[in-house]
Amino acid sequence: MVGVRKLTVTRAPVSPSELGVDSLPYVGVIGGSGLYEAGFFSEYFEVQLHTPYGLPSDNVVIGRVGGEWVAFLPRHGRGHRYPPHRIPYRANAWALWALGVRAVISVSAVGSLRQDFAPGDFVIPDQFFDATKGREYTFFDGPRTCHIQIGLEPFNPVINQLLYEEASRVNRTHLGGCYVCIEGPRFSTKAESRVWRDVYGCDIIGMTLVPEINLVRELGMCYSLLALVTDYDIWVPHQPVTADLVERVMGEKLELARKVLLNVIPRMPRDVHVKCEEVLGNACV
Ligand SMILES: CSC[C@H]1O[C@H](OP(=O)(O)O)[C@H](O)[C@@H]1O
Ligand SMILES: Nc1ncnc2[nH]cnc12
Repeated sequence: MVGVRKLTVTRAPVSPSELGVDSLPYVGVIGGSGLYEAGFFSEYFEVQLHTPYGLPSDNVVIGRVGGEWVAFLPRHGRGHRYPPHRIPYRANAWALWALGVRAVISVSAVGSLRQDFAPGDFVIPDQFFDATKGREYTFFDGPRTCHIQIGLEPFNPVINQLLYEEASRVNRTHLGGCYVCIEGPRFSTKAESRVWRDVYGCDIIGMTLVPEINLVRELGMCYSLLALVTDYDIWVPHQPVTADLVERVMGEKLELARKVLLNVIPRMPRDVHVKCEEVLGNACV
C-alpha cells in the first residue's frame, strides 16, 4: 500500500480512523543524515501533516513492523533539504505526537571526541550539552510558561538498554556518553573541539539533537538516540571531518542501523512513555 494522505490536524492526537489504520503508531523513528527512508516496512503509506507549527521536514511514512504501525520521518527531509539550523523541529515533534507516537528513536551521524569511540561504532548517549545559539527551543512561548525537567534522564534508559542490546549484537557499541550539540552548519574549529572534549567533557558531537530532544519531552514522549560515529571531528589532523566522510561512513553502516531499529521496535514496552510524561506534571508556572 503506497499513497499520500493529507491531514490538517486541529485536534490531536488523531483517531485511528482519521489516519485509516486499526491502531496508532506508538514508536516513531527520526532518521538523520543518510537515513532518508525507513527501508524496513512491509506495507506503508505517507501522511502530509499540516501542524500548527507548519509542515514537518517531509511527509511522515507510516509502515508496519510485524503487527504494529510505526512512524518514520527524515529530519533533514528527503534529499537533505533542511540544514541542521533550519529543521522545523517543532513541526516534526508535534507531527509525531499528533500521530500517536509516544516513544521516539532517533538516528544520527556524530563525530567522536575520544579515541576509543571509533568511526563505525554505535554510541547510545545518556547526556547532552547544548551549545546551539538560536533555535526554537520550546512549545511554551507564553502565556503558558513551563520549565520541563529532563536533566537526570534526557534519554530514556529503558530504550537505551534495548538499543544497546540490539546494536551490540551487530556492531561495536558504547552505552553512555555525552553529546554536545553545536549550532553548525559549519564543523568545529580545533580550539572549539578541544573545549567540547577537555573542558565540557563531552564524548560525541553533532548539530541536531537540540531542540529535538527537549521538544519531544515537552509533548510527553520518550527519546533515545542511536548515534553512529562517522569521524574524529577535527582532532585527528590527517582526517578532518567533511560532509562527504559523514555520508560515506553512514552509508556503510546504514543496513546495520536499520537492523537495530527493526529488532528494537517489537521489544518496545507500551508503557515506556509514562515516566517521560511525568515531567509535565509539575513543570508549569
Ligand atoms: C552531513 S554532515 C553533518 C550533519 O550530520 C549530522 O546530522 P544528523 O544528526 O541528522 O545525522 C550532523 O548533526 C549534521 O547535521
Ligand atoms: N564532527 C562532527 N561535528 C558535527 N556534526 C557532525 N556530524 C557528524 N560528524 C560531526
